[in-house]
Amino acid sequence: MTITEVETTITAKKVLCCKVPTNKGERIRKILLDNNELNKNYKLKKEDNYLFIPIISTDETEIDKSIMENLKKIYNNIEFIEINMLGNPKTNKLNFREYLLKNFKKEIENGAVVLSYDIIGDIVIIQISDNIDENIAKKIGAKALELIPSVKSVYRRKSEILGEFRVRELELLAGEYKTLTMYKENGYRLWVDVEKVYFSPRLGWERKRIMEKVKPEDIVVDMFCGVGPFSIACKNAKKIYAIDINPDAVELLKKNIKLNKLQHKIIPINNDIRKTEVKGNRIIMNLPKFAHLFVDTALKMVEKNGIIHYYTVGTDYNEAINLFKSKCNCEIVEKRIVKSYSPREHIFVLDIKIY
Ligand SMILES: C[S@@+](CC[C@H](N)C(=O)[O-])C[C@H]1O[C@@H](n2cnc3c(N)ncnc32)[C@H](O)[C@@H]1O
Repeated sequence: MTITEVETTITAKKVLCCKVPTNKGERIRKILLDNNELNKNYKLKKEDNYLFIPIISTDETEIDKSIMENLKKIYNNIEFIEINMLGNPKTNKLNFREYLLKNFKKEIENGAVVLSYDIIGDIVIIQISDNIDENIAKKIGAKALELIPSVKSVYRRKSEILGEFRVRELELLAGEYKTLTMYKENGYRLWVDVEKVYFSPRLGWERKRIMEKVKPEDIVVDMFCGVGPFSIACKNAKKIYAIDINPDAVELLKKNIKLNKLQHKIIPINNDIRKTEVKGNRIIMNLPKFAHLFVDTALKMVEKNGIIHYYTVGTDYNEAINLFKSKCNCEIVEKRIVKSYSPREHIFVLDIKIY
């Protein structure tokens, strides 16, 4: 495999855009931005009452199913159209995704190189399989460092998410070896250590959804809180119990509570949730792979008429629905795909009212 040198300046070019009504534009743009789908090399175009928002995918089918579902929730008749666009002079250069598409088409097709990546503060985590030659992997890392704005370190995923703490092994490909970074989403900030704790920027939209549901009288139990993104998103509640078994996560959670000035509301607890006695009317169960093992614990914690936000992995909603129906009197009040998990599986959330 060889890396061909690619042109770094682009002039007028056909670019795939989402065509949406102007009044939906900002919400659609935010979803695209959060999911690394917004093509920042081009300016948004306005025509009549429509906005054309440039995206990075070159074909509608490349867009992740969960992103598409979220876009369609904002505007169901979304259209994808290629139009001629002039590059934005400030950022008129090839983006990392375009670089991958030009140089690694075959590897992308066979899954050895993945187009999507995570940006957490000034850290980027990309997905390249072990089968890719080490020197090529390092070159890709160096390109990510060059082409993704404000990045200091580029890692690649070295393992699945592992163990009780749900942490993945990483390998530094380019930039400096540092794992602590600050991440911003939905108006709050979080310290994250990508080597010691679980964190996914792809849940930002989901946290916004929960944020909008929280009521001032709510008592929240965030059963698997990590560094606290869901707990902090629930900042309008009366009280939030934030529990995690990973001591490093709880140390960062404490810093994040202070950073967001929420000491009067969030109670950090470093413990196994099964040994923790708290109660609330809104329970967050963000441990998708193993949440089914903690349903009895959640049912002990939830108050009558309370809501459980249940995250799970699978191919459809049925397993989760049957599990809850077999254990309690309940109603599914909302359900949606949160993100893809594997080629066939998704992470789902079900909002379940417990009577
Ligand atoms: C998928 S992560 C979610 C973290 C956080 N909610 C977020 O969105 O970033 C699951 C978390 O559950 C914690 N955990 C696993 N088993 C636990 C248990 N028995 N009691 C409390 N926390 C647990 C892990 O340490 C991990 O931080």
